[in-house]
This record gives sequence, structure tokens and C-alpha cells, in this order.
Amino acid sequence: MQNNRDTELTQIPGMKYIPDYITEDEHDNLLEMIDRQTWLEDLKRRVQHYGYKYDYKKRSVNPSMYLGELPEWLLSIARRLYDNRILGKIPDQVIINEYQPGQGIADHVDCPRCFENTIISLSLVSTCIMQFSHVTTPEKIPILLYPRSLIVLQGQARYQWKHGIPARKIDKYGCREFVRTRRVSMTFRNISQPQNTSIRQLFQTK
Ligand SMILES: O=C(O)CCC(=O)C(=O)O
Ligand SMILES: [Fe+2]
Repeated sequence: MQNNRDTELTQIPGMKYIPDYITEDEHDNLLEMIDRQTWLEDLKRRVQHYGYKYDYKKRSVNPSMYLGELPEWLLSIARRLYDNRILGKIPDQVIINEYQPGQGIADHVDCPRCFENTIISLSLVSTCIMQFSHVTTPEKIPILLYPRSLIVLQGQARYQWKHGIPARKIDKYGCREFVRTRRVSMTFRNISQPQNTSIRQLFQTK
């Protein structure tokens, strides 16, 4: 098992791990901005939605759920992801998740018809293990995410593997233990093309 501190992992095709994607100052500024906004409290964990609201029950997102352009403090990171060619378009949807120690997220594949191929998660504050489980085989691969790192899921990593965060207070990785503190993650995505097309159609004159 590798420690991901300095490694760009490619154990799962389509997965990239990029440590230290943002500086410590950027990290602290982002967290401060996040904590100035309103959290939604309807799930077990607190969330914020930007760009488009995602409906967890219906597993859908559509133009009527447009919340407006990303605010500048998110757009600057979204633009950087595009400028660094981590994805081919500037992301138009961001979900911020907050996990207290002991909280997690169930194994899932991000809604394939809602979002495009690239899913990016930027980790803030705490380490945590993200568990990858193959959709058709029993294979499981834990990946340790450090604060300020990016995990990028495309292709097989996005569609053939579920990802989740086990709900626990301490992660064991190799022979080390990592005690969780509050973790905040920022997930950057593009809503899928047909939905973007229908927005364009709404504004077409003929
Ligand atoms: O917290 C994370 O890094 C991942 C969140 C996630 O998987 C999601 O919002 O779909
Ligand atoms: Fe996800």
C-alpha cells in the first residue's frame, strides 16, 4: 500500500491523485469563504450546492435547478482546473460536503446521466480514506486523501468503480492510523450535455 503524500496514483484506470493542489493560504481562505455561506441541513451531513442544485432523491439535475453562475471564489478554482487541463471545460456545478468525524458517504457512482465524465474532489482540513469498490467484482481499493489534494475520476474510475467514505473516526492505512477531524470537500463537475443543450434551446429564437 502506498502513502499518497507525494504520489500521483494511477492504480485504477481513470483515477488521478494530485497532492498539494492548493497552497495552505488558499486552503484557509477557501474554508473561511465556505463557512461564511449557508449550509443545507437536510442530509445527515451538511452540504452547499452551487451552479445547479442536485436532487439526491430523484438523482437528477436539470436547468430548472440552475442557481446562477459560480461565485468568484469558486470560479477561480474551477478556471484553474480547466487551465491545468484537469478537465476540458470549466466546471459549472460544485457541491461542498462537510463530514464530522464518524460521518461518511455511502458507496456510489455519481449519477451518470446527470454529470459528465470528469468528477473532481478537493479535500480540505482532514485526511480520510476514500474507498473504491468495483461495481461487478469484489475488488476494493482504499485511497488516503490528504487535505489540499485533488482526486480526479474519469472513465473506469468514474463508471466502473463506486466511491464512498466509510463512516468512522479513525482510518487505518498501511500500518498507520489517521484520526479524522472535520473534513470539507469540494466536488467540481459539469452537468451533462443534453441538459446544457436544452438550456441553449430555451434561448434559441427559432
Ligand atoms: O467528499 C468527497 O470527497 C466525495 C463526495 C462525493 O462523492 C459526492 O458528492 O458525490
Ligand atoms: Fe461522488
